[in-house]
Amino acid sequence: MPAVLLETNAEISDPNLLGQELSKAVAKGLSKPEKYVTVSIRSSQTMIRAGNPSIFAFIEIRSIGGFSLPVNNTLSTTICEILSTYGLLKSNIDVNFMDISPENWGKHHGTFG
Ligand SMILES: O=C(O)c1cc2cc(O)c(O)cc2[nH]1
Repeated sequence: MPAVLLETNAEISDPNLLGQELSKAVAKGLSKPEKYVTVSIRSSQTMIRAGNPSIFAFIEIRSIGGFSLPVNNTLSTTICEILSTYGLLKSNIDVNFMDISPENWGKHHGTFG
């Protein structure tokens, strides 16, 4: 399932709501069913950026395919928009897109490869 891993030193007022918003946005952005999307949020973490503990968020999206320049641009913009409603500055958010090969995604039956 596409996985969304969010780390931030911000305090998130309603992490479950944020998780649901991210889940929908990533499912739509990747054109994959939301039932395959997992979101993990780590807020109030110790994070240092440019040598300072300024408020920041780092998001990693892992998926078996589905990425492209237009998809990533839209996802990045949408995610920054969502996080800005939780008080994060859009300029203080980084998003990484990790295209995982099927053989590198394990499951009880082995891998998706
Ligand atoms: O990235 C995907 O499309 C993907 C990953 C993944 C993992 C999983 O456990 C599933 O059941 C489906 C699936 N799709």
